[in-house]
Amino acid sequence: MLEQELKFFVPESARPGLLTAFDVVRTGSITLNAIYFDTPERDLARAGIALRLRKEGEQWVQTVKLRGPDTLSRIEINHPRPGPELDLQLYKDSAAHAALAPYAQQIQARYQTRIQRELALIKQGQSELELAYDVGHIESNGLKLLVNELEIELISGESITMFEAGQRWLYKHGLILEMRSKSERGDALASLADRRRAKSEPLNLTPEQVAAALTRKAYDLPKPHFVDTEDLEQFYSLSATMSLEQVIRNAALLAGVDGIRPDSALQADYLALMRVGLRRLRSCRKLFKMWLSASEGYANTRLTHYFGLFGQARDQDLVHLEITPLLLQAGMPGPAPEAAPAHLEHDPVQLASAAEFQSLLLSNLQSLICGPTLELQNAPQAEHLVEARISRWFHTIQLRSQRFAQISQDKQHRLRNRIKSLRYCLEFLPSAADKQGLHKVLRECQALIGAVTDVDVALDWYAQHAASPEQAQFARDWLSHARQGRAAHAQHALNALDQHQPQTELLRR
Ligand SMILES: O=P(O)(O)OP(=O)(O)OP(=O)(O)O
Repeated sequence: MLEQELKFFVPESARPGLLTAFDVVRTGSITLNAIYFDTPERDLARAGIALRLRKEGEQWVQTVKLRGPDTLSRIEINHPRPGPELDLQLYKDSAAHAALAPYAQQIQARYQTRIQRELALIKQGQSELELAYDVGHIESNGLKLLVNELEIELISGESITMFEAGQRWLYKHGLILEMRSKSERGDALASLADRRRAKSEPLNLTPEQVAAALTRKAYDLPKPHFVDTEDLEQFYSLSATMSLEQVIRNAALLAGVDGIRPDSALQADYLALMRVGLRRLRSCRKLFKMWLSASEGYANTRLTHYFGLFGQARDQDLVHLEITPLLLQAGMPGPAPEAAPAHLEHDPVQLASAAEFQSLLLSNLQSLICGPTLELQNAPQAEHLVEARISRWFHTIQLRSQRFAQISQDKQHRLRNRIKSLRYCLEFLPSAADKQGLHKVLRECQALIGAVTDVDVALDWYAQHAASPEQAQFARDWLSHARQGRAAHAQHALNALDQHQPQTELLRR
């Protein structure tokens, strides 16, 4: 069967309200204790498979979950069992057989979950939804990660109703969209325990320390992450959804999922990678601009507004965490500018956790999952047009690159954005394998122009906010000098683009 569900982290402040709301709709509650299995090399997790034995009330159930057609769906196969013994023979005639058979001998218990689940069955239009409020923990080798989440699963009817209910609960209780399944978190927890044991590090961490240890890195897409399809609409939907998932995952981290309290450097990383996700998403939408459905166009416009707001915060991080330390090291007169500047109009943590933004992420997800995403009925030549657009982007980049030192600051910034858009789109294309090393060159150019544009951001900032005229003068001189050197480096890298040809036939293999 196909399971499709939404998941939300319930922040501490939302818990009493959520419980009260559940009192009204509750249809039951159940204790769920599960053992999850994998090989020591994590072959199942790598393949996106979860295998568990779970005691559901008094009944043992063996379940396997496999990747589904979209990011919210999984193929789920359940078998009631007499006791906690795994039996892989049960899959002999199912889709799971080929996936599990090679590992049958190596499979062993890897982590457990202990969950108290409050249940509600609700009707939404013609659809039936199951609400599950789960409180408990995941455990591996003595390490515990707390769980406090709401799931909304589509039992029957239209996916859109699941999103409608999700919007209501999200808004009412201030929930945070969560993309990580319990098995993903369990696998990360077991890997943390393995690492600590290998280094003879103690395993007596508090749940808060465990949560922090599991969220030390911002979320980036795996490399490579091309979308292997020849269907244009599917290509768009999958690449845009991957980008959006990058945004949602980093937004959850920024918003303090699992009760984490990241320091400002880690917050800056989450924010930077969230913006990369937003840029990836915008690039996909730019490439398919003329065919975007009404809901995609609308979702894009609303997200663009937030892109700007988060951009201001990113600029602040850049000035305070990266450029100012360089200036101080070079001898800039003090006092150092405030670390948490009052000039910031929108705090990124507040912004990311606010119901308005979370709700916007949910409606973007709805648009991509429920579709239609593109309107291609009257566009038989769409593939060629996409390819032509990519070629055009590349030509413009080549032309501007040759004259990087002469073009205006504004055009230099725009050139960097064009390079990013092209690179992000190329990375999604299956037949744009990086045979010529073009992705690498684009990545280098992006980074080196970025070093120049960073200086411009800091120049602006110090012109307005320097603590004294001496500080302003020092910053201006040092940064202007740095700009010259960085621009020369960038020009050098940009010259390499001349040796590349724009690729065509990008979508056909
Ligand atoms: O009860 P399920 O099957 O929805 O599973 P779960 O224990 O909530 O885990 P997951 O995070 O994989 O939905």
